[in-house]
Amino acid sequence: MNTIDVRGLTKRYGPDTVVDDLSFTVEAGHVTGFLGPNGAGKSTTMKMIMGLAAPTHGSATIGGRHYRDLPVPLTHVGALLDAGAIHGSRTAHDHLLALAVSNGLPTARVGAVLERTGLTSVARKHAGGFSLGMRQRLGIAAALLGDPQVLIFDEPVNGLDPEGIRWIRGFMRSLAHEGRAVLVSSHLMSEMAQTADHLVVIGRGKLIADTSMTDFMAANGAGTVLVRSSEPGTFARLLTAAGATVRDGLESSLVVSGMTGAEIGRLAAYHDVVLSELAPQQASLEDAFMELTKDSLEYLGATS
Ligand SMILES: Nc1ncnc2c1ncn2[C@@H]1O[C@H](COP(=O)(O)OP(=O)(O)OP(=O)(O)O)[C@@H](O)[C@H]1O
Repeated sequence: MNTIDVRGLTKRYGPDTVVDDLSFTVEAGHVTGFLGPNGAGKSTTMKMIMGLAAPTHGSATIGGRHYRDLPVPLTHVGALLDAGAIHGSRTAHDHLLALAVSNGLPTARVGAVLERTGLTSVARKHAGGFSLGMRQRLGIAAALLGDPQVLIFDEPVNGLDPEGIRWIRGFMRSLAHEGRAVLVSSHLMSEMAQTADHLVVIGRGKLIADTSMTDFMAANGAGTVLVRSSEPGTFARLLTAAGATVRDGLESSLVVSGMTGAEIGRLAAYHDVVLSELAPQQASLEDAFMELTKDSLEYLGATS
């Protein structure tokens, strides 16, 4: 039951429908990447899950219950929605202690989450002096205070340095390994490729894809092969006759799909065609994501 269930979720601001009949499930034990271009409606969806915005229609529940019906919400769901929302004048320890006390959580959790997020040595320092990476850790520590089974992170790696990004990625994975349901948003596919095992992609508030990462990779990483030969015209005809699909690439290269590199090499050898390049291309996931969301981007471009 440690899931997030979003059903027919819709949010209108005046005439604008920013979340449009969205349905998806975030399963326990997985990192679900919530992807979409800027303005797609990710933050609004997360706010509705966390009871911070009221849906116009539909519902978002955590373990089958609305946020407002959870007796001690932080013990069910933790969220990092805005890392800036910290009193700079408080120490990291006091910030967490205040949260624990006001939410009726055991104060012993403060030390535990400081330890877990690697902040123990700076626990007595003022959070106002923290780097962005440390503020993110503190926000994550706060989300973990109630030891919840469901976690929500809105763009947690935005602005972080490579070390900070690596730490967050590993941390998300470890939370999922413990059986928690983890929903993490991003507008960059490359960030998700190494973190998420499930993807929910939205554009203009609408669901575009809801798929496992493995299936997404298989569908979009299926390689084409770049071929360069001194006789591109002749070889293109031979490839087409052999069942491949061929299009012209840059600088008289051929971009071949439907045949593996090995098959293309054998065909060339059989016909005595000399190849100067034979390079399988791995379509990048970023390209696949751009392709998937290009309609919503074009729409945004046309109206802005
Ligand atoms: N309180 C509000 N009133 C009016 N419009 C809003 C409000 N909050 C969000 N919006 C609009 O809803 C749309 C979706 O915004 P949202 O922040 O949910 O998108 P997002 O996918 O999280 O984008 P980003 O990656 O830029 O954070 C945007 O067009 C935004 O301007």
